[in-house]
Amino acid sequence: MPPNAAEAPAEITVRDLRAGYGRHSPPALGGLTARVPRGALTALVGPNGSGKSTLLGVLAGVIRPASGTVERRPGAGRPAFVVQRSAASDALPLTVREAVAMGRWARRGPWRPLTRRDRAAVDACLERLGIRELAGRQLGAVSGGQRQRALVAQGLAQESGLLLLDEPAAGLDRPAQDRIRAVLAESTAAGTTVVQATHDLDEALAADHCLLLAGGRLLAEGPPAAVLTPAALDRAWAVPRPQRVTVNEVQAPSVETTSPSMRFGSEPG
Ligand SMILES: Nc1ncnc2c1ncn2[C@@H]1O[C@H](COP(=O)(O)OP(=O)(O)OP(=O)(O)O)[C@@H](O)[C@H]1O
Repeated sequence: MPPNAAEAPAEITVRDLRAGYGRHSPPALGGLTARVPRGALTALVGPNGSGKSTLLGVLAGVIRPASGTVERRPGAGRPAFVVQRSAASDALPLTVREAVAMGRWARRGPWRPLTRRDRAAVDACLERLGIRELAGRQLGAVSGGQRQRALVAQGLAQESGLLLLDEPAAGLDRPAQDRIRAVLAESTAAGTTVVQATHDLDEALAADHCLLLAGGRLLAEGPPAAVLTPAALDRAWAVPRPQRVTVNEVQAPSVETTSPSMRFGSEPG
């Protein structure tokens, strides 16, 4: 981890990024400018619908920006992207080990035989996520939390310099959350740049860097403790969502009325 993530060189620089899901949807990201420091853990924080997953999708290259720029460090390889649990198909006829081994395809090419080094990397990732004993089980037949750990292991198995994760610890029990937190810390210590979306304030506060999103824009970025102030969180949860503007009709902005699902560590549950 760099001593000061704000001073670390940028892994990614995003400028005036606009992205969405077609002409008929409101823009998910409406002019976002931010930087992701290299070799650090960056937390993406913001209300539901603020654009965290969309930003991860753009950084992963699976969502094409409508405009703006995304600059990666020169020579950077393909990112590894760990999607949310609900997006993973439970129906795939794969064992946990095979699912993790798919992470090696990024290097080896799909369906290519694994080398000894690939198999060692898969074993190490199973071990790091504490799912080695599940290796032979069908992915669709393990619990949601175990499957989620398998997906994180698959992301790690790619050995990418940029690991993107969409709420990797959501819904996991405390030991599994702690394990993922430790694994991500090890990854950044080894020089990997990690970006994770999270709704867990403790997790966000433990990151090196934080981007606070609201309404598809950056509200604040910097050290988590400086960004995630009660005032900033109140602001984030009060930002109106972007609205689609149609001919002859200007929709009034709607204000998010649900209270933040975030909690401060010192507050009772
Ligand atoms: N597949 C989709 N098609 C159309 N609109 C979408 C799609 N996915 C997301 N959106 C919209 O894009 C905006 C940003 O959504 P996004 O999923 O990026 O937010 P988020 O911050 O990750 O939310 P959450 O915390 O709920 O995961 C929202 O207004 C959402 O409704």
